[in-house]
Amino acid sequence: MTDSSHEENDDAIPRTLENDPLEGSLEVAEFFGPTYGRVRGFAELLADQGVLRGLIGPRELERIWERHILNSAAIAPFLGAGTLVDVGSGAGLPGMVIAAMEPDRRVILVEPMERRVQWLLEASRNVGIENVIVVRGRAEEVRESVEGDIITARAVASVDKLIKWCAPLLAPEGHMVLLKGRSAADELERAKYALRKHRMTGEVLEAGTLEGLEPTRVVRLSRQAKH
Ligand SMILES: C[S@@+](CC[C@H](N)C(=O)[O-])C[C@H]1O[C@@H](n2cnc3c(N)ncnc32)[C@H](O)[C@@H]1O
Repeated sequence: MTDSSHEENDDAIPRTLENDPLEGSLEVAEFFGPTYGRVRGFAELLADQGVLRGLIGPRELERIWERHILNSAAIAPFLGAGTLVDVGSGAGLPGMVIAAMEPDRRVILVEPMERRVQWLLEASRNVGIENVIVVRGRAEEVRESVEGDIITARAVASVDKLIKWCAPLLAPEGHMVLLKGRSAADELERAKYALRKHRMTGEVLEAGTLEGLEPTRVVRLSRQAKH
């Protein structure tokens, strides 16, 4: 995620996936199976618009598939059933990718910045990802109107902050799936107090996609049942 400081070089930006080594790869197509078309539609739109709209930096055009789309898709096995709320969705990661992969799931994208909200609305319309609802606001402000069985977040805040902001959005048996990379275990350790306060337990899981790509780490938090 960047600001819009790249705008003066608009003409030099390729705005396609052509420099991404995974573009056109059979492995990627097989990984997504029947949903590849929609996921690819979103990846193409992100390549076309992402830098101009300040959603990704120009260097990301060479790694949209690995760094953004597959990294988001890696959480799919840890989600379980139900409504998913992606907090701080920004470019639509991971929420829009999951919505494209799982057309029967209801996905709510929560994002406070107006121009990113506009992007999310346009992207869902243009690519035909119809199972998303976009809500403008900060996680702490939408407690009255948003509830999910699963909360996801990527590059939004530390685990302890996310617990504080998002535990009130969680259905009673719900869980959070947070994309965290290398800091996962440290952040989970630092979130001990918040976990206790909200009666949650946490674990770090490794999330892989294609053979040969480095797996990422996910912090999965579950609510303990009330006694
Ligand atoms: C670094 S971007 C990451 C966006 C996207 N998840 C990704 O991985 O590309 C962080 C996003 O979180 C949003 N954000 C910041 N504070 C938030 C809050 N309290 N509640 C919801 N979203 C928030 C920002 O507006 C921004 O779009």
